[in-house]
Amino acid sequence: MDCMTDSRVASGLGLATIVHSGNNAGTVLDTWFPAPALTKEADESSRAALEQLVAEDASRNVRTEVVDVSINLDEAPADASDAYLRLHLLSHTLVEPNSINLDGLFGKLANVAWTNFGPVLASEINELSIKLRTRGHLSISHVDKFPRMIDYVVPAGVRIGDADRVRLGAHLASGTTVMHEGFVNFNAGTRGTSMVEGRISQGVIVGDGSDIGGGASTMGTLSGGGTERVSIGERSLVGAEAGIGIALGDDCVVEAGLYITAGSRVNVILEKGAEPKTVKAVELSGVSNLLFRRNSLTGAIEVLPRANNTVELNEALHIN
Ligand SMILES: CC(C)(COP(=O)(O)OP(=O)(O)OC[C@H]1O[C@@H](n2cnc3c(N)ncnc32)[C@H](O)[C@@H]1OP(=O)(O)O)[C@@H](O)C(=O)NCCC(=O)NCCSC(=O)CCC(=O)O
Ligand SMILES: O=C(O)C1=N[C@H](C(=O)O)CCC1
Ligand SMILES: [Mg+2]
Repeated sequence: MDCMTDSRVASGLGLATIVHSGNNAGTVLDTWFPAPALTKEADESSRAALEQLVAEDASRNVRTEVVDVSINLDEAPADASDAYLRLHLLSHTLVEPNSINLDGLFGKLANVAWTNFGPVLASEINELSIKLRTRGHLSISHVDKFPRMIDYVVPAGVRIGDADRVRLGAHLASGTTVMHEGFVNFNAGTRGTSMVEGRISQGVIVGDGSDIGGGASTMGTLSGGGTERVSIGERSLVGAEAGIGIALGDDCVVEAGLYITAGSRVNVILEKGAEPKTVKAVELSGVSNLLFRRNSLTGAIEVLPRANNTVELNEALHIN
């Protein structure tokens, strides 16, 4: 019997950066997979080229090694290279956010100082910085468990205004533009053409043709107690400085500056002049064709139907 028949698998040959000596020897700092795939066995075509890159770097206390990784996507990540393979699969848009097991991911990733000479274990950067400066100017872009996506994967058909704001593991479909104020976390992103000028939090997925206005927020679930998984359908707009703690369906608009939390009481006005019905916003989670606005005279949040209305992106901004 073939036990692998029903399991979802992935594999890749990667180049791992590993702490070379001392108390932290063996800690994996990152793994780059040039050609990850949804196959049981890794594509061998890049092995010789990767072997050429194997080296030791005493100034960073690291060495590199070629690793051959095969994983089951339904099981939790086993180690750092496995975790990096999952992040690569997301950023290569081979798998969608929320579709693979990422349980315990943070615990498998080292905290790294991402320097212009390559990754260094964060807890070793101060003692290594004299040695590193003998090589020239030392620049550290950030200290985090995740690198910038585009240092590892550059998806086709995207523009990214500020590379620091898109973590490895972000899923950006062709036609996506991320402006400088936008942010995309790992296990989050877009399904199609999209304008991202706000933040796409971990676990949030944005449908084709939708627009996240400047500084807009999509409420996350990793910290802060929120449990409602946010998503945005197609052709919807979250206005500038607005925010959502519920899912939006297709063809919805949230007024600029309005934050809709799951528990907000909102007045649904089905037609002009009709008596409003008060519901909790979460009851409208995922419903299509709605306009959410804060009545500028009363302060109450109003929900109006948007039938036969749609949001259109400016096509010229998405021919990437
Ligand atoms: C809520 C909407 C969508 C409403 O616009 P509409 O064009 O649909 O309607 P409208 O023509 O303005 O108004 C229709 C009728 O509703 C009334 N009306 C409108 N808003 C109201 C409110 N909050 N309270 C009470 N009445 C209101 C109008 O007076 C008008 O009344 P009468 O019919 O009686 O005349 C808009 O205001 C909005 O917030 N759009 C979001 C745009 C956005 O943020 N884009 C992202 C860009 S990103 C960006 O800019 C980057 C910059 C940055 O980084 O910040
Ligand atoms: O894609 C761009 O470039 C954008 N530019 C606009 C601007 O600079 O104001 C905003 C939307 C996207
Ligand atoms: Mg920057």
